[in-house]
Amino acid sequence: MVNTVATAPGENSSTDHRTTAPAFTADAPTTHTPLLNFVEEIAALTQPARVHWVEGSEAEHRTLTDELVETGTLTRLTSPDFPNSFAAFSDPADVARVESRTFICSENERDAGFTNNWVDPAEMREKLQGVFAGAMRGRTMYVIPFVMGHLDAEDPKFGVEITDSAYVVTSMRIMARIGTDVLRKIEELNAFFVPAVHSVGAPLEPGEQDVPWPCNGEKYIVHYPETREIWSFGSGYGGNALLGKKCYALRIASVMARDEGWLAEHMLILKLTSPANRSYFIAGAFPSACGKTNLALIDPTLEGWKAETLGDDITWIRPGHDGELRVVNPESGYFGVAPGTGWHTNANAMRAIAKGSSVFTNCALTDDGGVWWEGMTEEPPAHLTDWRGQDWTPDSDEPAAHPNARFCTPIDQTDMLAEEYFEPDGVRLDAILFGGRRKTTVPLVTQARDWNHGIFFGATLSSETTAAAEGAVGTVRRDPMAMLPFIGYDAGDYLKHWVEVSGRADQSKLPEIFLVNWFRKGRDGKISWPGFAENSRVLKWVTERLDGEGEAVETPIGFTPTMDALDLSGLEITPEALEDSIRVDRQEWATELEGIDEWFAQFGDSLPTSIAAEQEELRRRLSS
Ligand SMILES: Nc1nc2c(ncn2[C@@H]2O[C@H](COP(=O)(O)OP(=O)(O)OP(=O)(O)O)[C@@H](O)[C@H]2O)c(=O)[nH]1
Ligand SMILES: O=C([O-])CC(=O)C(=O)O
Ligand SMILES: [Mn+2]
Repeated sequence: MVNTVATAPGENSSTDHRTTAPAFTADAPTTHTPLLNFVEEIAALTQPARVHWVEGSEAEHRTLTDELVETGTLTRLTSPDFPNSFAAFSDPADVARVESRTFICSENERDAGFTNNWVDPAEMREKLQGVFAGAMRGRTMYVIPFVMGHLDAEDPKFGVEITDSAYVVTSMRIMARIGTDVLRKIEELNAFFVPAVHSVGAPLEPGEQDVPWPCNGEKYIVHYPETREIWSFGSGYGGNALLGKKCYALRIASVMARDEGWLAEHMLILKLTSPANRSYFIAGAFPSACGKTNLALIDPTLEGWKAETLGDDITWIRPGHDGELRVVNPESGYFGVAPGTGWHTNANAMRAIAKGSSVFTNCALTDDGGVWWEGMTEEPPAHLTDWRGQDWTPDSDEPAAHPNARFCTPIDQTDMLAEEYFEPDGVRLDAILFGGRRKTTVPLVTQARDWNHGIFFGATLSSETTAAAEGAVGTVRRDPMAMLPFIGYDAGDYLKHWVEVSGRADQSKLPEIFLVNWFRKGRDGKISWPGFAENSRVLKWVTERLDGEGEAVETPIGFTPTMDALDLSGLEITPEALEDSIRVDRQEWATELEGIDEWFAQFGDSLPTSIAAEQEELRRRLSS
């Protein structure tokens, strides 16, 4: 059986269990024994037609994309607006992450906690042995050495993804640092790598014609936290298949972070510089499809304010040598929600996309060989081919792009990329925003009284569900730190770890924490705050609060801006809409507290006492 040789975290199995001459690694470009063993084992199990070691070069990229165009997986865009770019259309049943098929297989069920699906690891391994047996028959097995974060970080985090999807290789090349340089570094450091196995689960029999988007109705997204392994089967889509992203940089990394004293978080990082030339580094945790990429790429409407980005989805936070919390973006690309991204809402994303070298998934095709999605332009084109390949006109009932259609674009094409993005060990963190999509209750912005109260904001974060995951859209669910689908261990232990990490930092240098909501509806039933670029007005207030300025009132839930605290210069907003955005409604909060009570009850005794104390403090403040 594969991987029954127990390996301690931070160590790959180096026992040579090859009994015969290597069948698949004879001409491998490495002599690194654990890696050769890994590739040999997986190849023996999955039986690919050939093995390709990914270099990450331009020439290789050209060959792979040519092949993908040939098989119909990719459509080459011919419009000059999208140079060197491609469109992909998934199977209509493979359009988002599959949380119901995502498993944390820890040795003890208790360690997966109530927020995860758990299966006994021995049972899962046996199951997957069957599922992966022969799964790559007739296909090429690609071996992708990758690193999350910088290659020259103090403690680089390596992985090797084995996949039978060239679409995954093409996307991983954008999303992470991959290829020969990484392989050389793994060898040089004799470093541990996370073994990550991915198959679309669609073996090709001799003579069988391939389909543009092979996948399998049966899906498994499996994590073994103790041995730091990932096994993904049946899906070719984003977070299910690009294993460096959610599977590694969040689920496995959160476990590494717990063991090593740091945090792996679902956050954007923004650098904001004031007219007085002071810079602030702000991270924001919002659930999937709740505005991280948009805020990360904000174009402030306020005169003299400058925003630059460091990342839009994943942030690793470490206590630095100087007692500050430092943040780094472990990724190198955007896998952004396409619909709603347009010149009038997110020009910085559009400018990065316009530089090309992108892969678009489940967007619509324009007649001149470009892509389009809802919200890209105010007026839709007169005719499109929709994401399912059907003719589309503006009076069609269905959207032209899938609501979870994505653009995959290299981050270094961003004009407003902050220079600190290139710092291997990151930059200091000044503020954290927790945010969700709530029609009611949660005001535009609230400052926590202190770090522990801020953790309570994160622990009780909630949002209406979106198209980024399968299932119903629009129901409120609790999403702690926007990490509900991504915490690789017990959620109560995770909150405890947040409390403990702060103890490793200089208390006077801890970031301030804020709760935000861009989505609250007003008395007219419409979202009352204009959002997007106008969120710079909220960010300005955040920086004022960091500097001990900015008008605020203390409410039972924390500090909120007074009616004249936000800089509204040049903004047309009625006093009613402003009030609807920022007001704290005790009635709504009494109901909210019931929701929090129900939520915390699920933690049982794994809820940290300091967080339970915040719940009681909120109860007390609401009733006084
Ligand atoms: N009303 C309003 N909508 C917003 C705002 N910011 C983002 N949105 C919408 O929210 C949707 C998702 O935004 P993104 O920025 O892509 O969300 P994300 O958090 O990066 O999503 P993932 O990549 O799935 O993690 C888009 O359709 C936007 O139109 C805002 O300030 N106000
Ligand atoms: O992981 C994905 O497929 C896309 C994404 O960023 C999310 O859903 O949060
Ligand atoms: Mn995003």
